[in-house]
Amino acid sequence: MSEQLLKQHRDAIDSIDVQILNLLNQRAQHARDIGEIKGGGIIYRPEREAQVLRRIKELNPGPLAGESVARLFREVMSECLALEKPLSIAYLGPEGTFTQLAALKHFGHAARTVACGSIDEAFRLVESRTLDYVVAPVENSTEGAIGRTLDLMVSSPLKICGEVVLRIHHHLLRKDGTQDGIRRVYAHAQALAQCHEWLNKNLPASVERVSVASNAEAARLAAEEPDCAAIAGQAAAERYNLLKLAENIEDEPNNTTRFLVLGHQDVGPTGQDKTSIIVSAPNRPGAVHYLLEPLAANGVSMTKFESRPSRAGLWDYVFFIDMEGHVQDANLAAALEDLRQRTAFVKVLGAYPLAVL
Ligand SMILES: C=C(O[C@@H]1C=C(C(=O)O)C=C[C@H]1O)C(=O)O
Repeated sequence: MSEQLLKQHRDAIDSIDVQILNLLNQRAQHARDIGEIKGGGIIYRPEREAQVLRRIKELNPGPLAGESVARLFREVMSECLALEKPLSIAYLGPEGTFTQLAALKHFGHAARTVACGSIDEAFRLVESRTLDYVVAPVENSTEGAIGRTLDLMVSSPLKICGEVVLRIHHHLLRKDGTQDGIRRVYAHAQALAQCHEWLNKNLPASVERVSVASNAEAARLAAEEPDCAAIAGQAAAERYNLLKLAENIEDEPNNTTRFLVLGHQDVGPTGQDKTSIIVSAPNRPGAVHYLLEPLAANGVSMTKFESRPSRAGLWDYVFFIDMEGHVQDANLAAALEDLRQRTAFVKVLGAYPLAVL
């Protein structure tokens, strides 16, 4: 190893770091000035943030990966915004849940994440403007829809302003490092379902499977009860000081959860957007076909279609539809207009940028 060469590179890094430092602070100053122009109104702009991150990925010459530079800029923006006022984000707690991870992935680590006892409470705290945004799981690639989030959106005044996609890895965790003598496994019902086959194969049938409010709650219980284990993710393992008996025990290797970000604002178009709506339909032959006709007729692609029993009438349904595009796009606006002629209830939940990270 040439000491001389090493020193040259380190000197170069030192001088680049000074430039990065100055540029970061110049950037922060502009963000602060923009905050003043906004005059105390809403400072967080999801459409602008998505555009900044997409542009960084497009311009990135490497050798750093596009994902890596986007993550770094995510944190830079988070800190710039926090100079005005850190955003407060409600999520289903306790600390260490996948929802908290999703919130930090979307807003960066300068945001203040606030653990709530339920998804309902998280919605309420944002509806009352006690907190700024809520992040809630909406669907999992293995287990399907998260019913509670869907049901809350039917009547909530909150609007979707973003989505977060997170790969979910589950681990079997315990206070000490052996699989012997486990009496009970705690996990969220979704995690138990997502690891069902692994559990059947690897743990004796006598081990009780107990569903609790969240994965982090499962980890907390396992930390207190030495003869019990938990299924949870990395963050919960670290938070509750548990050892990993087995890693990545989810049955489906591409296990992914999609989360929604909801707040009080409408989000402008970015060119790569999604619009989510709820429509009602009577339980009649051909009703769904009739509802979807306007989408096909206007060239609108549907990315999700989910039905839930309506609370209003027995065997009536509400449909959750995600479409490519923004409500301000002409074809999507025309499809919505037509749809409104065909059914009594159409609610636009929000138009928002596709997940970038
Ligand atoms: C600076 C702004 O405000 C916030 C901070 C941003 C940033 O640091 O780039 C981007 C969007 C907003 O969330 C802006 O609106 O441009």
